[in-house]
Amino acid sequence: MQVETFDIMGPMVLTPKKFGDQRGFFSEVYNKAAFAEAGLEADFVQDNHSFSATRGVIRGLHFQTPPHAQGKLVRVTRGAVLDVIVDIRHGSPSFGQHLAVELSAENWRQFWVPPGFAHAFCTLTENVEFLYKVTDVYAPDCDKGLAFDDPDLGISWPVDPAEATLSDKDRKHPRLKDLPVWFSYS
Ligand SMILES: Cc1cn([C@H]2C[C@H](O)[C@@H](COP(=O)(O)OP(=O)(O)O[C@H]3O[C@H](C)C(=O)[C@H](O)[C@H]3O)O2)c(=O)[nH]c1=O
Repeated sequence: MQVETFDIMGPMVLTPKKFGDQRGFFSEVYNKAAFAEAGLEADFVQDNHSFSATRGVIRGLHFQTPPHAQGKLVRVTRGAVLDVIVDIRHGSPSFGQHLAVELSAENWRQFWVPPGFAHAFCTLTENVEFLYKVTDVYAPDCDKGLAFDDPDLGISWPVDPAEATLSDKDRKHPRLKDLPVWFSYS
């Protein structure tokens, strides 16, 4: 298992092995003990799967607030995305900073998004299969968002925001400066 860490403590990229042969490949895409040994201790309670048909779909920036804050282990099994997370923990030395990682069926990378980070992705190809494990159940009352195109975040999306495909909901989220304090750094 390859592990990548960042200057921002918490987020990680884990890349499990792929065993290829003349038939195709096999990969243990999640193994609790192996992921814990790599530094990811988390208990997942729900698996999600979304499909995005075209290039330039942006989903997010989303997060769930306490008491149902979610850690997410995200990966792509078809196509490719630019995956982006933003630190929204007040008091964090990296508050408002973001990380952008390319996830694809090709690179087989998985991105650990801890609670306290808003999450989004933009599809780089058509027909993207996006799978992820979460550490808390879906709680609509706690399901919140942050404006993907907030100029204070400085995220360079690979598509013109005006031409991106988003849900109506995702075009109406508040900017970081207007976001209530839901997470405090500790
Ligand atoms: C997230 C979720 C949604 N839903 C229902 C609610 C809506 O009727 C429908 C679509 O939901 P939404 O438009 O929020 O789906 P995405 O835009 O893909 O949101 C997700 O994508 C971004 C990138 C994230 O990080 C979150 O995990 C998640 O918010 O699925 C459920 O039934 N359970 C769930 O866990």
